[in-house]
Amino acid sequence: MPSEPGISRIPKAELHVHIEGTLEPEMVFDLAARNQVPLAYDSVDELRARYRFTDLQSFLDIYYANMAVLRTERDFADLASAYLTRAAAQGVRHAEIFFDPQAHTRRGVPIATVINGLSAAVRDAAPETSAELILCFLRDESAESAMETLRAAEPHLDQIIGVGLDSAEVGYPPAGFTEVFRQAAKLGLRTVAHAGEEGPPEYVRQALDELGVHRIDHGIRALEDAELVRRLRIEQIPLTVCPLSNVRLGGFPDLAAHTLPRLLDEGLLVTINSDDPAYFGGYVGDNFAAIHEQLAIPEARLYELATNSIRASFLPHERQRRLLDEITEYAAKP
Ligand SMILES: Nc1ncnc2[nH]cnc12
Ligand SMILES: [Zn+2]
Repeated sequence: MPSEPGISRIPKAELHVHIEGTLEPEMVFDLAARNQVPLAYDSVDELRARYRFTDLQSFLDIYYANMAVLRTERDFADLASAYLTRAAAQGVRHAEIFFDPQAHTRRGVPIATVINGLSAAVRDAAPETSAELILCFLRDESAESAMETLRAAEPHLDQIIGVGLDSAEVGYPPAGFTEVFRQAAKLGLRTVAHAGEEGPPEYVRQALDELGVHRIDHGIRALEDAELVRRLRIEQIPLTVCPLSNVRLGGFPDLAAHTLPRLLDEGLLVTINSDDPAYFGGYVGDNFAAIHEQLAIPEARLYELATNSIRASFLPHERQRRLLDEITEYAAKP
């Protein structure tokens, strides 16, 4: 059944998207040709056929491998521009975009190349779609490497709004990164962390207590701990949930089995996001359409989810107000 365009275009913010996860197979081939990077695949179809994942690590292996084609400032700018264009077509008015500098610096690309390229695209997209950058530390690299990365980013602090924590989760608890998150907060940066995607509820608790994060990325396993759920509800801590991602990485057998309805029934501040849309079968509007069609989330709830995305964003109050009005107007249209 084709999805209603009206649903996928509800005005919203996207708060959980990895820019490297928007690298479409076609762009992998284009950039490989431009930069003369050899690929292990003969065609776009052959590459796409590899996108069958069993868990987070099976995805990360190919996600990091594909990044080898990103070399120059122009590559990063093209990548972010392509994302912002697609996102705008699906109702995104504001995006807070993750990037993984260590995945680039460890293969010899300077952090300035990454940040300057991404920022150029962000500047060009405004004001129709505003965007901010969130620098993520790879949790399967050391805390020292994270601290070095933060230091290397210091000349670019005006180009980033916050820091996050991502990559392989199980075995890499948030508490290992307390110091670097404390330092980031001192520098005036906002903080978020992936927790409870594959890892236990304890990781969500650590992200809150040790890292002091403003939002939890994913957080779906929090449901296993009633006391934690109570806290998330009382403190209204935003969860950036990524339904299609959770299914593609094996968290649920299909979308109909997703626990999103339970998260909503518990009164949690849930937002809907795409995570790595080039790999998981859809951008954020597609996630909205999919939860409506396959998980029977009613239209009124979709507007609440869009509203949550604005409230959970790091946007100034005045722009939040205007976007909330826009959602109300959109919902009122016949
Ligand atoms: N879903 C995900 N979880 C953790 N790290 C990631 N990096 C890119 N996508 C990710
Ligand atoms: Zn993610």
